[in-house]
Amino acid sequence: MEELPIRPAGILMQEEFITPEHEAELIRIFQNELEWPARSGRLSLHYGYTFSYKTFGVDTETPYKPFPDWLRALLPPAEPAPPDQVCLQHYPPGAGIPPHVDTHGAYDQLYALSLGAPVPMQFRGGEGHAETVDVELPPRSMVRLSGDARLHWTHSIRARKTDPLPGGGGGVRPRGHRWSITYRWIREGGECECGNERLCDTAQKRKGIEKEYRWKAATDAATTDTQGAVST
Ligand SMILES: O=C(O)CCC(=O)C(=O)O
Ligand SMILES: [Fe+2]
Repeated sequence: MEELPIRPAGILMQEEFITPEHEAELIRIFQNELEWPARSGRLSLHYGYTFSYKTFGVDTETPYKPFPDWLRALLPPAEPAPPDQVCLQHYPPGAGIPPHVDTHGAYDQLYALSLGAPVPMQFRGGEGHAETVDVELPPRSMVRLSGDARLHWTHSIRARKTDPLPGGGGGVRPRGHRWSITYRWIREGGECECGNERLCDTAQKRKGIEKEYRWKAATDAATTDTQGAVST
């Protein structure tokens, strides 16, 4: 995979990860053979361990779901172990995903395969968290987010029906149906050492514990003082 020569650092891409024929067959399976939730907007199906939107980690109450055959052929080949969690998402035209980082503590490296219509993914970070960079995700491309792009910049897809054409020459492109497959590996130990208190759940947790500890230490001291005062 080639790292894109842009900010944020750490976006690696392999275009044409599969053939257009393979892509068409996958989309046929997605449209005809899978049972999607009956609602509008972005839809998700989970394989392996299920992602919990409550804890933003692994859902321990849902049993492991084996990878179907079509998915087995699409695993990132450079990784020594298969992913622990795979999420297939369908974005109908107009659907997006709000700015976020995938939970640092729960998950290690992150890959995403794009199928169907192209879409710009927006990264935000850098100086004052105000830098935005649109990265075109072409169909059939596999992307790996590592380093800054994985940990210190958020990513999102805007919920809208048209996008400016890449290249900035003016003109717009209507959104089409897009599917993505996101691959995640559980981080050993469940804690991230990046220290980013704005974006890292581990750093936030540690800061919270520290705050709680300071509060507890302060109230303990106050209690001791009171008791001391009462006993004398
Ligand atoms: O659709 C994509 O390519 C990425 C989705 C994503 O960011 C996520 O599921 O965390
Ligand atoms: Fe994400």
